Amino acid sequence: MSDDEVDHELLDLLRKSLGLGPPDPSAPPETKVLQNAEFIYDNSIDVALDMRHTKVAAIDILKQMQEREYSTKAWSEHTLHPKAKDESTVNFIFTMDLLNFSFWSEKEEGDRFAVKYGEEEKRWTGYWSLVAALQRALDEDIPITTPGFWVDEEECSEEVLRKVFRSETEEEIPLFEERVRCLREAGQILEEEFDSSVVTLIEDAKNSAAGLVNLLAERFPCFRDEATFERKKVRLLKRAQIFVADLWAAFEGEGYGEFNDIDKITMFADYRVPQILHTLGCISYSPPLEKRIRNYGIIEPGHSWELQIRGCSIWAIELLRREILKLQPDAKVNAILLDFFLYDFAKEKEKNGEEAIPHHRTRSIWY
Ligand SMILES: Nc1nc2c(c(CN[C@H]3C=C[C@H](O)[C@@H]3O)cn2[C@@H]2O[C@H](COP(=O)(O)O)[C@@H](O)[C@H]2O)c(=O)[nH]1
Repeated sequence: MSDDEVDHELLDLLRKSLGLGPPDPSAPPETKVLQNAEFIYDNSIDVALDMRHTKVAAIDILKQMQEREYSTKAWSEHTLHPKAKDESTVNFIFTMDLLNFSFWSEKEEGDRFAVKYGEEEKRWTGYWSLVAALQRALDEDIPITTPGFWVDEEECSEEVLRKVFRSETEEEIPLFEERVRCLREAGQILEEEFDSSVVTLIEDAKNSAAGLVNLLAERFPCFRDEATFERKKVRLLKRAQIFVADLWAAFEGEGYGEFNDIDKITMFADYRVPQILHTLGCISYSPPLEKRIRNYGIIEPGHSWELQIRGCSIWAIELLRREILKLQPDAKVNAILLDFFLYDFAKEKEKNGEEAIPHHRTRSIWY
């Protein structure tokens, strides 16, 4: 009998001795991300949370969110985000969050990958460069948000994809080859299992946010954002979660964005929100880690420092959310809206040149 079978045998015996029945297959799905984030926080020595600053930040953020009447509506108000409440927006969001990773550059601001698009031919960088590139491709009649296109290597050739992601500068989009692989893989899995339809994928989750996150992590390797920390598997699932969150926000909780458990979605463990959490004093780094970050040093994917930053940031947003609800129990605030608010806040501070500490530099397809 294999170890796994022994474990199951023991588990069944334990359940019977405790008078518990077999595991309930109809139990609501869980992603385990928040639980894993708390485990990382409890075992972190290079990243710490500060409750005093978290309580102060909660007061300030709640005030700002109320003044701005911050809600899911803010998502569609971004000039580049799609506005139509239909399948074209579902496909746009899936394509966007399939490729929503690693825009940071080692180059000066003027030399980094940038996309010119929209009125006055504005130059977009970072996350917005991806959104601009997709909008530009659609304007040029390239069906870049259609899954069937991604698997047709004649039509969707490398040359066409280089045109889609062409830059205003010498620097190409980071991880271009990996982005092509993500498109091909996702297109193939959608074709094999979901009739090449993102809507079918969403419908298979039966309005469960956690179910849709788990479906993405189980079926699509390029969404399986997991690692090992202190010999335990931890799930961070940033792009799977932000896909669900973007759907929920874009459709304002209705239609393709209707989920009965949306509050199970956590903060998205990227490289921008940890930076603003540090600026707010909610998280702090050990001297060696802070030195690595301030020296723009690389932190390898899966390194303990990277996982501590990502896991503690998820947990910090959970504590911030709890502090806000203590201040105002009926506040319409969940981890998604807090995260979106802090991302936009971080971008405002960056635009005003107020960047306090650099963001950490890990190059990967996960965020
Ligand atoms: N945690 C979190 N991470 C986010 C976003 C967004 C954009 N979301 C839009 C939708 C609703 C919001 O209102 C935003 O307008 C991008 N990212 C991540 O940041 C990094 C890019 O940074 P930079 O190079 O500076 O653009 C990269 O890892 C990207 O995946 C977010 O919201 N939360």
